[in-house]
Amino acid sequence: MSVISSVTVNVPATTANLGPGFDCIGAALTLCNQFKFTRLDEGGLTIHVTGAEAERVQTDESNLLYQAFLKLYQYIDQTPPPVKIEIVLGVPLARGLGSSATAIVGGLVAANQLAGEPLSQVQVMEIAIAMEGHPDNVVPAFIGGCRLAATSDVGWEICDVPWHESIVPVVAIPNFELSTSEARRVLPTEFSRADAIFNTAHLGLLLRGLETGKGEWLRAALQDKLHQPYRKALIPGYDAVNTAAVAAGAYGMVISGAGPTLLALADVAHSSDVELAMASAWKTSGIDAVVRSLALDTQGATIL
Ligand SMILES: Nc1ncnc2c1ncn2[C@@H]1O[C@H](COP(=O)(O)OP(=O)(O)OP(=O)(O)O)[C@@H](O)[C@H]1O
Ligand SMILES: N[C@@H](CCO)C(=O)O
Repeated sequence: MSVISSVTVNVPATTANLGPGFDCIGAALTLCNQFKFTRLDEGGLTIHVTGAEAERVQTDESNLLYQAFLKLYQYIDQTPPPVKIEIVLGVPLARGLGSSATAIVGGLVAANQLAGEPLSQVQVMEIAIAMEGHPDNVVPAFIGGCRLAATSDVGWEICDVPWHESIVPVVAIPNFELSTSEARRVLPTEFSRADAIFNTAHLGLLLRGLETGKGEWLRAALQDKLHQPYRKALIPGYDAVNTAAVAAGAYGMVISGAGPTLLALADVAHSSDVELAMASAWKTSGIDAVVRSLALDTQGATIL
């Protein structure tokens, strides 16, 4: 068997939850990180990072990408080779766009390639879910598209969620971070029956709204009682940006992942107006944000 000396993996950003689908649904977006691993003859670990906020990424063994790389070698019970890692950052850190999922998926996929592909895609995905703690970012980061994940008696059932071509995801990324662990700490551990029923109904409606692009369904579906009511307070300007997005024609607005990025869904005819409205509302609240209309990424992690 020939030994691969280097591997480059692109992994897309993801938006998780989509309102009522807390911890179970997510979509890959057309924004990505690139990770290159080069096997070294000797030495330990070298990490180079380029791109916006590069200085915020750890360059020692605590780096999450490297931790994922080690995890795969641990799983197959082999000694990891010394490596040089080159990271080109396209996904902003700790903003609710799945940066940690890109690192976990990138490290696992690269290690599996360098090790000669000992594990199947399903095995690698299950390790990724276990590392992240929930499936909604790592699954679409790995296989692309919009995906719903549910446990079964034997593991995970992953289902593709059709996304109508008219629906545009507009992301408003503010200039402050919110770590997922902090945004999970504010959530209650128990919920009422009424809230559980509310989210079950709205997630069902969301799935049909995404598939059909039907405005009435999407407008009603993008509501949630499990996480957003508790997290809103961590995101200054949330209500103003929401009101502005809807007034400009968005079907609705939700927190992307754990936040602070806000995600509006709009049809193609309104997405530019929604972009402008969200940026302006945040500016009025004293926050600079990068606002962009993206598209669904259908490739997932790609080995170049
Ligand atoms: N390219 C990367 N290389 C190494 N570590 C990374 C990389 N990107 C993110 N991380 C790690 O993940 C952390 C951010 O994870 P966190 O879960 O808080 O946010 P997120 O994944 O961007 O948001 P969300 O989970 O809400 O979508 C960073 O602080 C860093 O430790
Ligand atoms: N479902 C996760 C996504 C962020 O990792 C959350 O909202 O906490």
